[in-house]
Amino acid sequence: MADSFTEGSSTEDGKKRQQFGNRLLSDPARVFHYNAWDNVEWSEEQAAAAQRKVQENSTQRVCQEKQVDYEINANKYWNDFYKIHENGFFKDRHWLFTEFPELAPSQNQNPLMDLLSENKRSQVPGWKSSKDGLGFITEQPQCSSNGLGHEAETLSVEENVTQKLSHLEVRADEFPGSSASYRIFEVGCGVGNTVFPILQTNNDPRLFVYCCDFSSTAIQLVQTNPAYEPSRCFAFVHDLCDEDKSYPIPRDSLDVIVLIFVLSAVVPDKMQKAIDRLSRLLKPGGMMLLRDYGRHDMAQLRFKKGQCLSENFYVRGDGTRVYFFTQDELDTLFTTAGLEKVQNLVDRRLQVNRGKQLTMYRVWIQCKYRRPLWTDTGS
Ligand SMILES: C[S@@+](CC[C@H](N)C(=O)[O-])C[C@H]1O[C@@H](n2cnc3c(N)ncnc32)[C@H](O)[C@@H]1O
Repeated sequence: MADSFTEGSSTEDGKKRQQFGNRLLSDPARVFHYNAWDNVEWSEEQAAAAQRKVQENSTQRVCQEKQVDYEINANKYWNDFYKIHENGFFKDRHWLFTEFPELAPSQNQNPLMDLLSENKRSQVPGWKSSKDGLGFITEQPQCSSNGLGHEAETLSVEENVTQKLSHLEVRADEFPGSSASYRIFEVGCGVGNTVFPILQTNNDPRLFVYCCDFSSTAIQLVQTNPAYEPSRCFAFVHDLCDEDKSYPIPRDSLDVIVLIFVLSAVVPDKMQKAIDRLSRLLKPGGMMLLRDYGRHDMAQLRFKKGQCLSENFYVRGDGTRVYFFTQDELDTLFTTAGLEKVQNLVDRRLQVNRGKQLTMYRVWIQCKYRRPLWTDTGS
């Protein structure tokens, strides 16, 4: 896995980095002048060669018994990984704030709040003012059979009581970070290479950051990190595929969910439900951010025969697994979960090891999908 996470390094000259996509290789003779080139065009031969490589390394599948072991013990393989590498493997990601300004300070505004300040409250189904200033109650917007715009005051007593009870149940009111007004949740946070830069960069007192991982070793490393502040952050062990265990965060309460190289570690047939569950935690207008492996990334082409679990899904030598996505697959996962596309781009990068005069073709996908401000429920 040693090559997988070099994309997070800061600029070699320490200058503020630009967004991805700005350094273009127009003269191949200059390839070794920089460490990386953006938006690299693949020739037809290169794409065909990649396709052949994948066909080759996928012909022989891992036996069923081992597949079951990798699934059942997935968190243990990651625990072993973190016991060996501790904090030393993944690099901090200075690109985070240029690619995902939603994580930076001054973002602490829900688009819903803007909308509401524009006197459009009546257009937002389910809107009620709430004491913590979130603006949106944590239960699902309620629509009457008459369609949108049915005011809460006109509900029957019984409906009102039911609403209030479910409200209490879902909110469980004193959840960690309940008094914050901007909430970010990183899923599969590892040892905190995203969480700590957020906490250090974004000093907004109204910010609260949640993070989880199913590796207890990783979470322990987060919690014992000197930069971990329980008043601003809550790290917990959680398997995003576990359907029986709920998140310690109410529905409709998060501004941002971050998935960085984690969805690819999940067995493909469990991805949709995991994204469905997460999307329900977003506030209307809240955003899901993802950066992950793209189809035919160098890491995929390097797998040897016998490491393939299923199409485009592989197991590394250390028992951790990885999937390589297309843009369409991710679009389907997010839109099926009721989110709308804001960004879905492929980042084809040529990384260069100038010392060894090596070139490496990386393919990453970056997505931003938003929970709609309101859902057209039909009538
Ligand atoms: C490639 S690492 C990325 C770590 C972190 N996001 C980062 O960017 O440094 C993948 C992480 O996902 C976690 N992970 C994999 N499957 C998971 C699951 N089902 N539930 C929660 N975490 C999971 C692993 O333990 C590991 O920490």
